[in-house]
Amino acid sequence: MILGAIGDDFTGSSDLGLTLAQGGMRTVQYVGVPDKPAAADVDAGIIALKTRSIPAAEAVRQSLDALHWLQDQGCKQIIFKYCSTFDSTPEGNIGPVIEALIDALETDAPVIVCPAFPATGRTVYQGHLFVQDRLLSESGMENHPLTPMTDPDLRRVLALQTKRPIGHLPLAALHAGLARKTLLDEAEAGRQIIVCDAVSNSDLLVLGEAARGFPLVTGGSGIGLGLPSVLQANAKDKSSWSGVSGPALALSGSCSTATRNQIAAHKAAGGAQRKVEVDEIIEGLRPEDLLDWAKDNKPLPLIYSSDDPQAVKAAQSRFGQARCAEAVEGFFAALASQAIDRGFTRLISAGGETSGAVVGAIDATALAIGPMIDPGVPALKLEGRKVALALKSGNFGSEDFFFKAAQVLEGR
Ligand SMILES: Nc1ncnc2c1ncn2[C@@H]1O[C@H](COP(=O)(O)OP(=O)(O)OP(=O)(O)O)[C@@H](O)[C@H]1O
Ligand SMILES: O=C(O)[C@@H](O)C(=O)CO
Repeated sequence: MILGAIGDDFTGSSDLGLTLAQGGMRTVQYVGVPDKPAAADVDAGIIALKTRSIPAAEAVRQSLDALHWLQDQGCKQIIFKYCSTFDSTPEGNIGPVIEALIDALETDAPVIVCPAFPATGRTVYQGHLFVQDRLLSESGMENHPLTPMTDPDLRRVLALQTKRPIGHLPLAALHAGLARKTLLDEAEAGRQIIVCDAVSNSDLLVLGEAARGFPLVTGGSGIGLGLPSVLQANAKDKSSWSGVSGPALALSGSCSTATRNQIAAHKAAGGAQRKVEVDEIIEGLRPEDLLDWAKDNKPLPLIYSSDDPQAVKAAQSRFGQARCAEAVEGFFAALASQAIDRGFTRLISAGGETSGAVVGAIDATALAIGPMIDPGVPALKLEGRKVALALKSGNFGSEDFFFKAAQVLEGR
């Protein structure tokens, strides 16, 4: 394994996996830190953790465990993958994990910080993060329930999360061919952690080249664009991924606007749907009854709890936010595990937390990365089993995502 990555959530890890696989690397996503060595033909391994919103000390502990396993596999470079909207709080976890990785790697090389993902509208300019034409702090992310992002200046955001000085690579320097020199100068001046501007894929390719030989790079999946060709001359996808036929089931606990539009489009296209309410789940709704409903070759059955912000708030004020999340995620986990037992072979899951619960319930240890469904969302396959998965971040995917995903998982 040449390249190792540590992802702070499951859907985000598959997002990076897609970028690396498209860069020609045979890429595997591991569910947590594996308890055995990687297969010999793996070029890039991504350890998917669920550390985005847990206490910083625990996120650091798990990330270091992942680092040590990746080092044991011989990785020359480590990526720390976080969200392209830099989801974090003043306590972390991006800053503390970066610091801990730097210390463990015993490196004084520059460390790139770049969440840019231009294909989904995330760009960094003058140290500020944009989502399409809005600053991060006016993009809707300022209202995120767990990690509200109220400051678009990533240098200030990071300065709250670490005591170390933060550097900056301006776009003008990158465009003037001075990316590597600026990174080295910043590190030399004591600003080792460097927020890098990037507004296009070609900027990200320049950053990948500039990071040649640096042990640690950090960012969204975009930062993975330029690394495969640097690490692996003549990188060429050697993956033998193939689709899986058989019954498909879609599950959605994501309440994002993008997902709710996709649910409406699925219905308009004739998809079979069943909405589940938080109170019926809490009152003991049985997953097996829903799977009985889903089993008869309906056009892509979709079971969803997704709702608009008012309804979510109403459920949360009735039962509490944690209880709602626990009940809904537990329900989707049970659906996923029973669906596999009943012979469903294609599972589509919308939402980061929901997908974490789904993957955790189906005894998955390693996922092979297949073709792209939409930017940031690959088809996945459970290693050694005839089960294909799509894990969609809340904000990703085109309107026809659900039917499209079912087709790609089938190999069409
Ligand atoms: N109707 C509902 N009422 C209250 N909470 C809900 C409801 N439906 C889902 N939830 C909870 O809301 C959370 C949605 O988070 P999830 O990460 O799955 O989606 P997302 O936030 O859209 O995705 P991402 O994190 O990828 O952006 C989960 O904890 C889920 O259990
Ligand atoms: O970077 C992104 O936006 C995604 O991969 C993600 O991490 C969403 O949770």
